[in-house]
Amino acid sequence: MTVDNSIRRRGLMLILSSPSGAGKTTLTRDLLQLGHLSLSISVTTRPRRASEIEGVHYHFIEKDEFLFQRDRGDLLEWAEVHGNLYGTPRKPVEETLAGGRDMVFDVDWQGTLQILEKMRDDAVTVFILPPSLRELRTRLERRAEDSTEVINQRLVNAREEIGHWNAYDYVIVNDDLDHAFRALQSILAAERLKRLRRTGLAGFVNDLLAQEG
Ligand SMILES: Nc1ncnc2c1ncn2[C@@H]1O[C@H](COP(=O)(O)OP(=O)(O)OP(=O)(O)O)[C@@H](O)[C@H]1O
Ligand SMILES: Nc1nc2c(ncn2[C@@H]2O[C@H](COP(=O)(O)O)[C@@H](O)[C@H]2O)c(=O)[nH]1
Repeated sequence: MTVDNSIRRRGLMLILSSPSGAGKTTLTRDLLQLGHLSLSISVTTRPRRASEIEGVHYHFIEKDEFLFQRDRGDLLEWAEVHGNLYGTPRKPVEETLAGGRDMVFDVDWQGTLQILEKMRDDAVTVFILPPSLRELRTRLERRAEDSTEVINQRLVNAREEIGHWNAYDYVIVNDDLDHAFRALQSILAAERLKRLRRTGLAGFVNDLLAQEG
């Protein structure tokens, strides 16, 4: 580890939003493979897709349980999206950030706004755009995880989600996946170096100034 990387800092929240099918999950999976990020695993009332694993992609819960957790204050944010309820469990977020680890979130614009209200300084928000709406449809159809009805509903909802692009710190057009992934890595690298979240910097500078030249 370099000296720069060894300086203590608070973890950051990397928040990704996009219309359904623009590539958040794919980019998140690639980021997680780098090994130095945790995933915030949401709770949802949406039925599990064939490719999804309980506790890995989501915690799939009943509506009663979701409302119970929400009313007990267990969720940092929550929203209804495409007719289902989704929420971010609060405790893992607090523990991860306090431990100096970064966390990636796949949440919609409503969730992003709630997180920004509560934890602005910890959040780095990134909106992922598709290169075109035609390509968005192609990706949802090629993914073949949702019914035609669900895909059509998501394409209708895409316009509203895209309408919130300008609430985000960064915007990436995910045309070429490698290019989008490199852009995301650059954002992460720069945000990790931000002075305000590097809690060990003052001590490092004090030690530096105490040294003989
Ligand atoms: N740059 C790209 N070029 C071509 N296909 C892509 C690209 N990025 C992602 N895909 C593909 O598009 C499909 C949708 O991507 P993904 O599931 O990551 O979207 P998402 O934004 O997470 O959608 P949702 O909000 O519905 O979960 C996947 O099959 C994925 O492999
Ligand atoms: N506000 C929140 N939005 C969430 C959360 N987890 C996922 N999402 C968003 O829901 C849609 C649909 O996701 P899908 O997995 O059903 O395709 C997408 O926009 C996600 O970003 C959450 O915890 N809070």
